[in-house]
Amino acid sequence: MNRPQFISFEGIDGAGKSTHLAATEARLRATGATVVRTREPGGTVLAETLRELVLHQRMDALSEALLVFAARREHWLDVVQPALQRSEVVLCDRFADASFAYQGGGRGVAWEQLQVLERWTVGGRTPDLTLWFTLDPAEAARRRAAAREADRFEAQELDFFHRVHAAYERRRQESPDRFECIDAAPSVQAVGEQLAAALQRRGW
Ligand SMILES: Nc1ncnc2c1ncn2[C@@H]1O[C@H](COP(=O)(O)OP(=O)(O)OP(=O)(O)O)[C@@H](O)[C@H]1O
Ligand SMILES: Cc1cn([C@H]2C[C@H](O)[C@@H](COP(=O)(O)O)O2)c(=O)[nH]c1=O
Repeated sequence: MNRPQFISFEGIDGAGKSTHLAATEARLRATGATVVRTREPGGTVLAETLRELVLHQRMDALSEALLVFAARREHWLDVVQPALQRSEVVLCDRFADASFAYQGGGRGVAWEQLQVLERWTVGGRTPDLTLWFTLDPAEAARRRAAAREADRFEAQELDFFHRVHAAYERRRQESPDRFECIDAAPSVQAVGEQLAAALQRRGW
């Protein structure tokens, strides 16, 4: 089996992606792989600057979509594509599925417009494997509230996150083989065990 080389972590805010990224990186490194851990929006100086704007400045939904895809193109050209060409493993905290989920599902930007941006900015390249952490939006909100102050997305009402979840599900249905669904509701340890099993199924 070909091990997935480009792996994304997705889910609504507070589902627990970040909690499990470091352990995943350690698991892959233990096999001898060279791993690049990165995030979106972000991963380059310019993309991190765009992240600050998108997370904290009020703006029109299409402008928001254009900025996250501009950040993605910078990140793709400077970080992700070169690492893949060097045969390294890329662990990415969110990629284009997040734009379909948040700008598409959450904000109502047309799916077809997002598909054009995806083709335009990264040639339609998707991760080889997407680990989708699923959690009830009300529980995710409780976890976030206990952990940190909300940004523009985290301050949205529950219905926004239900739409984001539904758009993730639409992306999953468009490429079912790419997704592994991780039930993020149980304890950190139990979620970690599901994640380890998913990685093992995929050859890691
Ligand atoms: N399985 C779990 N049970 C209870 N709390 C958890 C669990 N997993 C993570 N948490 C806690 O929930 C909070 C959110 O987790 P984390 O930051 O990993 O989520 P995230 O999906 O990366 O969020 P974001 O996408 O907004 O960065 C943290 O305080 C974390 O410690
Ligand atoms: C890639 C991407 C991200 N977002 C949103 C989703 C989150 O609310 C933030 C990023 O915060 P995180 O704590 O690093 O997960 O940005 C988005 O709306 N569109 C995107 O394409």
